[in-house]
Amino acid sequence: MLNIQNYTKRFGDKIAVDDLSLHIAAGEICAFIGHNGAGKTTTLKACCGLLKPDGGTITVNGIDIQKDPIACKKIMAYIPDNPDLYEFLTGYEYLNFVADMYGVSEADRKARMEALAERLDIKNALPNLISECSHGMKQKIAVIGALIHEPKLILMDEPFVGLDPIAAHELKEIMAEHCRNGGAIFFSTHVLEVAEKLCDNVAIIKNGKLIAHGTMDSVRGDGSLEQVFLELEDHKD
Ligand SMILES: Nc1ncnc2c1ncn2[C@@H]1O[C@H](COP(=O)(O)OP(=O)(O)OP(=O)(O)O)[C@@H](O)[C@H]1O
Repeated sequence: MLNIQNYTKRFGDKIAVDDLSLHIAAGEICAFIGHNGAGKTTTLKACCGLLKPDGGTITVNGIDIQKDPIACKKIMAYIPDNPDLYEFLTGYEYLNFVADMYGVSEADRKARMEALAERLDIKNALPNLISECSHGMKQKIAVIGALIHEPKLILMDEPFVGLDPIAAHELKEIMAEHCRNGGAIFFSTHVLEVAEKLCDNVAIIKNGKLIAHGTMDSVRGDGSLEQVFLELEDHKD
């Protein structure tokens, strides 16, 4: 579903991501973990066509994101680390705008909006202006907007930040259902317990280089993900 081949990104003299290759198949959910500034956002942004690679290729369902970004965007969704939505729209106006962009029918958008708003407990706030919403409420609207066209691939940058425990639980359920239905998810997180519970696969990035990748069990071995992570980061207590 998502194939990253030798992706490299520089900002001036700095190499933010260095020759990173990773494959995420349909039905897989992969956690992307690494220290602050490791290169997670830079990789996720390249996967959805927001950053141009300095080297390598990224394909979504076999389509090159650089060559045909529109075709890729039709089948994918990106939830950035900060829900910067259009503050002057109401929640409903924003979601209808997103649904219009993706050509989602009136019946489908209504059904999906209602179901997701109910699950994430945000229904009552949707008639209000987004500028009046809290960070967590905006994050919930961003999640609904991302799922409104039923994408095959979902990219998320720290999606649980700001969500209350019930909404975080629902989002985990939604993510697991998405993968059971044949979709794929690649998301960054600093919450290693969530990664361990939710994911089949994990990718660890350090200073722009992928230093471990595989099934959760193979990367974790007999220890916890936290132990493995601290060892790979050369952290001493
Ligand atoms: N627009 C930019 N201009 C210059 N340097 C940048 C830019 N964006 C990112 N970087 C640098 O690239 C590196 C990777 O940043 P990135 O945002 O991908 O890290 P991250 O793993 O997502 O970190 P965090 O966990 O803190 O969100 C960092 O050294 C960062 O300073």
